[in-house]
Amino acid sequence: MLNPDQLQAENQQLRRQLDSLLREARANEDKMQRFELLEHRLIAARSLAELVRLLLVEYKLAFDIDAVSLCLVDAEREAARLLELEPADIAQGGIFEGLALLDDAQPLQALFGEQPRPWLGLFQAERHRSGFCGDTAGLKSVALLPLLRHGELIGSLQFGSRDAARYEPSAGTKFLERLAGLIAVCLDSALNQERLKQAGITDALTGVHNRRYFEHRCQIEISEARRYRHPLACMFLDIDHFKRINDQYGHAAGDAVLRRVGQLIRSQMRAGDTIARYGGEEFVLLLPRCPLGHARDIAERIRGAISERPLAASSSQQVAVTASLGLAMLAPQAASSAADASGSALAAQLVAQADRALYQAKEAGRNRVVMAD
Ligand SMILES: Nc1nc2c(ncn2[C@@H]2O[C@H](COP(=O)(O)OP(=O)(O)OP(=O)(O)O)[C@@H](O)[C@H]2O)c(=O)[nH]1
Repeated sequence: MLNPDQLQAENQQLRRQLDSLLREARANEDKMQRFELLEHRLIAARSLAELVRLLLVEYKLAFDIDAVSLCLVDAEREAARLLELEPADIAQGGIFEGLALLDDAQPLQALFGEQPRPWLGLFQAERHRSGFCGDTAGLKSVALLPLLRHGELIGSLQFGSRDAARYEPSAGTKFLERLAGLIAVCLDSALNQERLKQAGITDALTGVHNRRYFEHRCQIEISEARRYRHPLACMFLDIDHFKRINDQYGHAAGDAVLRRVGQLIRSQMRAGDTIARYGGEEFVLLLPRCPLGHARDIAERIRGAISERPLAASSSQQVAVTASLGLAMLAPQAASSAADASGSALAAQLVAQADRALYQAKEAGRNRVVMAD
C-alpha cells in the first residue's frame, strides 16, 4: 500500500503527464488546423506563382521551418515563362527565393534513387546541398519529398531544420507522402489552368497572342502611356503576296511561313512588348515606352530579318518572303492632350493609323516600312 504522501506524489506525476499530453494534443490539433488551412489554399491556388509562393513562403512561416526549397523539372521552360523568370534566374528562382527549375529529372533521381519516397534524417551537405537553393548553413535535419505525377518525378520539396531532432528517420512518412501527393496534383492542375488561360489568348497556329488579347492589351498600354506620358508604338505587319506562297507551295508551307514569321518578329522584341496575329497573314505589335526613332529601327530590323534569307517552309522547301509594315505612334503629348478621348477611341485611332500606313507601304511597292502621317 502506498502512503498518502506517495499517493499524492504519484498523483502529481500523473497530472503532469496528463497536462503534457493535453498540451501535445492541442499543439497537434493547432498544427492540423494550420495544415488544413494551407491545404485548402493550395487546392484553391489559381496560378503557378501563387502555388509556389504558398509553398516557399507560407509553409515556412506557418510551420516555422528554417529552410524550404522547391525543385521543378521544367525541360520546356514552361514554368519559367509562366513565372516570368529571366533566363539568368532560372536556376536560382529569381524573385521566388528557394525555387530551382531543372532541365531534367536527373538530379532528383540521384537524390531519391530508384523508388522515390519521402526521406527524413540528418542533413548531409554533400548529398543534400544541391536540393536546397538557398543558404544551408546550420541545417541539421531535413525532410525530402519527391513530387510524382503518374509515376514520374516532376519535382521535389525540401524542408530543413537547425534542430537535429525535427526530421527523424523514425518519424512516420505517411503524412508527408500525402502532402507530396497533394502538392504534385496541385502543381499539375495549376499548370493546366495556366495552359487553358493561355489557350484563350493565344493563336494556335503561330503561338503568338491572338487578336482578342491584343485588343485587351492595347487598352491597358494606352492607359499606361497616358498616365506616365510614355510614347507607345503600334505596328501592323502583313506578309507580301502570301496568296502566291500558298498557291505555289501549298497551305502547309504557308502555315510554316506564318509560324516562322511570328518567331522572327518575336526575336526582335523586348519582354514587355506585345505581338499578336491580327488575322490571316497580318500581325500587330505594340511597343510601350518606345519613341518614334527606335520604333522605326525595330520595324526595319523585323523587315530585314524576314527578307534576309529564304524561310524554311518544310524540310525541303525554302521560300523567299518579304513583309510590309505600317507604323503609328501614340505620342505622349497626343495622349495627354486627348485627355477626353476614351481608351477604346484612342485604340481604334491608333490601329486605324497603323493600318493605313500599312496600306501605303503595300501601294508603294511592298517590302518597306511606312510611318503614319
Ligand atoms: N496557309 C495559310 N494561309 C492563310 C491563313 N489565313 C489566311 N491565309 C491566306 O492568306 C492569303 C492572303 O491573301 P491576300 O489578302 O490576297 O493578300 P496577299 O496575297 O498577301 O497580297 P498582299 O497582302 O497584297 O501583298 C489568302 O490566300 C488566305 O487564304 C492561314 O492561317 N494559313
